[in-house]
Amino acid sequence: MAVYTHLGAEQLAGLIGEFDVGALRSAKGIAEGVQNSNWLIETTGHDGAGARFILTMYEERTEVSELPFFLGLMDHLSARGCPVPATIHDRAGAAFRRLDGKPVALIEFLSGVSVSEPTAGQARAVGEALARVHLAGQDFAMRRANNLGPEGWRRLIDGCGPGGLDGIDPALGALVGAELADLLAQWPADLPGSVIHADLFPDNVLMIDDTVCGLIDFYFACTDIIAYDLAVTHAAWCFDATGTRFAPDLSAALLAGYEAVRLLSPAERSALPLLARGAAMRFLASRAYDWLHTPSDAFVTRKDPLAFARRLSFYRDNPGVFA
Ligand SMILES: Nc1ncnc2c1ncn2[C@@H]1O[C@H](COP(=O)(O)OP(=O)(O)OP(=O)(O)O)[C@@H](O)[C@H]1O
Ligand SMILES: N[C@@H](CCO)C(=O)O
Repeated sequence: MAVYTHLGAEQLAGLIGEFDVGALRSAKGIAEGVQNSNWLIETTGHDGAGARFILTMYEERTEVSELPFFLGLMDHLSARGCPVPATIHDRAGAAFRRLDGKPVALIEFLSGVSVSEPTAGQARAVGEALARVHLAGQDFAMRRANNLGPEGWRRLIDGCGPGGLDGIDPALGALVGAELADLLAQWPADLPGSVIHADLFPDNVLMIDDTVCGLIDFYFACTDIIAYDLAVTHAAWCFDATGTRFAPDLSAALLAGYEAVRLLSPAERSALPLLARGAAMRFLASRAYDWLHTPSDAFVTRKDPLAFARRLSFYRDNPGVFA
């Protein structure tokens, strides 16, 4: 359940009154998501016919100083025809306001559901949508460093403490030690970069059948290697949830969909096996850190780091999957 903050009806009505979206009709807390508090808001709309929005309250893990990047990027991509929700600006033109001392944004509601067992058709559509984001993001003027790049993985792994990884699984420390050293030594510096989503898991894509209706949760977006974003999406979409079973049909469909919109250069393609190992390390590192630092009786369910350790081993042992 991800509504960390209680907002009273009067407070919500007052907030909605700051936007030109009609009067508040209802507000329902949304259970999904772990980072921020989200509500589905219904208003009367301009013409009384009703309108829906997402209200997000940014909790501690989101830096307020980074909101102009995230929200500006959503508006930029939406304006260029990507299926990304635009932010609703208040009457004074601001993309976010403060309520109870925390930043809040009103965001366009997009239809669709997150799939848990994607089909090849859906993987292809996601590949196409990701490539469109990469093309549309080329002229986004703001920059944000990726704080979860190779140095960030090392920081998270160091934060797991001596013996921490082996406490999760006896073979984890050795796998991470060898792979991290290799990735840090070989990480490419000369591949094309742009703004990337960096977390395009199925739960961040809203779909109806094979159509992508919404790409959401841009709160890890940053300026980084474009093909790394494809590698992240590959790691997120082309395995079962436990990371045990690789789905070659989804992999082929995702890559074909991507290249139907944006062709990979030979250098990008040949870097994909390494970038995919990096992508697996990124989620292994954040999950292992959270695994060890989240009390077992906490409000949120911890995500399994081993699901990405298996992906990491798979990519290490099967570089040919991107051939
Ligand atoms: N623009 C939108 N249109 C429709 N539904 C949305 C939209 N944004 C978010 N949602 C719904 O709200 C849920 C939570 O949003 P989100 O995943 O962004 O939460 P979070 O806590 O910010 O992130 P995280 O997934 O990292 O925990 C989503 O699963 C989705 O169902
Ligand atoms: N999508 C990530 C959480 C955000 O970093 C994961 O599944 O581990």
